[in-house]
Amino acid sequence: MSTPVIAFVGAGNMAASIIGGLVDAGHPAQRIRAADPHAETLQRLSATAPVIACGDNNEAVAGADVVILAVKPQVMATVCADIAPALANGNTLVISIAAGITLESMQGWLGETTAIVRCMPNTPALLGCGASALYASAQVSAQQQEWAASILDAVGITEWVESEADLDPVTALSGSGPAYFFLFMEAMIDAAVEQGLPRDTATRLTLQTCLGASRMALENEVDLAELRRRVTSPGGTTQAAVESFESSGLRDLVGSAMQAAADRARAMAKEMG
Ligand SMILES: NC(=O)C1=CN([C@@H]2O[C@H](COP(=O)(O)OP(=O)(O)OC[C@H]3O[C@@H](n4cnc5c(N)ncnc54)[C@H](OP(=O)(O)O)[C@@H]3O)[C@@H](O)[C@H]2O)C=CC1
Ligand SMILES: O=C(O)[C@@H]1CCC=N1
Repeated sequence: MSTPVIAFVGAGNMAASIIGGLVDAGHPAQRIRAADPHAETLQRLSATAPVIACGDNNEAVAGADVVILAVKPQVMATVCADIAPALANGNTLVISIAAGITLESMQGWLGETTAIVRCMPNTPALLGCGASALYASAQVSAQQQEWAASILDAVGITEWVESEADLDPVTALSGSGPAYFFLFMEAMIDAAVEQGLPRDTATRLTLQTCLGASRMALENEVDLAELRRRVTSPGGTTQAAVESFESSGLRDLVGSAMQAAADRARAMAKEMG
């Protein structure tokens, strides 16, 4: 299978994360194109990897094997209308990473025969440890499905979901999830500073604790509750903290926050579809 030419439309946070991961994984930068209205965004991207910076979206998508639409949901309809004629040959796989934009809307804007994969990635793709979920329209061929998987596999783990509706809870989980952990770490650092630690010391200890906990969860064959139990000495400090979290409703808080994210994805589909 030859290396596909991949065109990114929109070169912001998420595109830069996936491009960084792809290049690190050995995808030739010269087979990656990017278009974005901001020249400085493209310059920044080209400084990290010599991808082909394009003057406009149509220059980027012309003849590409895969087009990755990495623009905000609000501009997706306009972007699709602009590039639809260039995709009319029917050979291009379109991957949309936009939250809450349905396949039905995409097919309406790009044409019913366009092969489209909806994907929900996350920003750790930049480090090759992203988590992406994918859902393919019926028009996607086996080879195009392999391309989509290999692009996202290059930047982390991938999961194909069984129904498009599953992408809403995925968005609430792994799409938005890095921000939840950043918020939790910010809160831990602030609490430690409040208790008297210097901020840089608190920051280093927090980040390493998060990395260590994540690696233990990934690399041990015991479940999370058991790992937590092993930290929690009876009558000790962890028990005091965990009981405080539980009695303050941490689980309900997390549930409500993730419900809000999934609801927002569904509302965006209605607003922008
Ligand atoms: N950030 C994340 O963690 C995740 C984001 N997503 C999805 O990825 C998509 C992109 O998000 P993100 O990378 O954060 O957004 P960014 O705003 O960082 O990137 C989008 C880029 O596209 C540019 N753009 C605007 N209009 C056009 C146009 N007509 N043609 C080409 N480029 C254009 C934007 O410019 P300008 O700034 O002027 O608008 C910006 O540079 C969104 O749909 C989001 O839902 C999915 C998973 C995770
Ligand atoms: O906040 C958002 O809407 C996007 C989708 C998931 C992460 N960022």
